[in-house]
Amino acid sequence: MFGRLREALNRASEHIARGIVDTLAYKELKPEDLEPVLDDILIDLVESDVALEAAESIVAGVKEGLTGYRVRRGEPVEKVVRDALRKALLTLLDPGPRPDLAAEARRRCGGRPLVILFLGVNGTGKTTTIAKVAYMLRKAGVTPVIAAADTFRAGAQEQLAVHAEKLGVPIVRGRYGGDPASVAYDAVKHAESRGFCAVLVDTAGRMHVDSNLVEELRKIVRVVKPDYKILVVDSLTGNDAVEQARLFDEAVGVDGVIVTKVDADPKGGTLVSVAHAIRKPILYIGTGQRYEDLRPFDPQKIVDQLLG
Ligand SMILES: Nc1nc2c(ncn2[C@@H]2O[C@H](COP(=O)(O)OP(=O)(O)OP(=O)(O)O)[C@@H](O)[C@H]2O)c(=O)[nH]1
Repeated sequence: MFGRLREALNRASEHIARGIVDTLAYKELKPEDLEPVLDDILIDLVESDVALEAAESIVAGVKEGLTGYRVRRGEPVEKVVRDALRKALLTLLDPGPRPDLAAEARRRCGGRPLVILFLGVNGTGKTTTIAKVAYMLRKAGVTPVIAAADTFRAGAQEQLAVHAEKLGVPIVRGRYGGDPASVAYDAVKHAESRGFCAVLVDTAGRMHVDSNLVEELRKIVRVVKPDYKILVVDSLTGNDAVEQARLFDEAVGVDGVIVTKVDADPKGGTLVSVAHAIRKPILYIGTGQRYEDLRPFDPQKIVDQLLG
């Protein structure tokens, strides 16, 4: 009996000793340990053009995640916080696998083509981006049909036709003032009957607050049931890009985003703001004016850039 008592006492004293060593070696992070570092991070993010709302929410998430977290005494809190921030940014920017549009289009050859609808306000680089995607698909051996369904802005169809001719891809056009949904429909039928595997549908991009535009987009979606609705935003427009992302997402639902003019934006904060606003993946970034200047989005690279 005394033997068992001694064993129990030994175990208890070991446990206490371990607890003392633990308390001496580790500490739990408190909000006041984190705040000075997080305040600096908030400023860094905002200075990199991350929208204040997004920056505050990311910082609050890191603070919540680290409060009560045990670190070795003497371990620099700044490193712990910056590691957690990196993880939070990567989770935000890399929400899951991104579609391989060329592979998906190829699988559709001979059946219903892959239909991709491009959304975005004028001047964001939508026309150029459609041409870049057409070029990318062509290079991968898939010829798409372009549907010039912006029947509103004078010159929009001609601008796309110039690209289509240079790229050697067919284009289906309508008459100005006509029904964009019918242009999109005709393009899908054309692709189906001639065996093209993808259709890239341009849409009007006049003032996003214009409710006619929203109705028009909804009708196109009803008629051609796109596989992907891709929003094109301009990296240099910061908060406007965020607002556009929300509006288009609410209006018709956005599946993915292409951010243009990233070559002219050394900071890249808009990518974080847009991803945070609508929680949709960024698929590609535009990095110049040539057809080749469309890159798959690399979240790691942007995070490295943001965190210096
Ligand atoms: N540097 C740079 N310029 C780009 C990029 N994408 C587009 N542009 C330029 O941005 C300008 C506007 O592009 P468009 O494709 O005409 O824009 P849009 O959205 O169709 O706008 P509208 O033509 O007004 O409807 C053009 O001068 C493009 O060459 C990019 O990734 N980087």
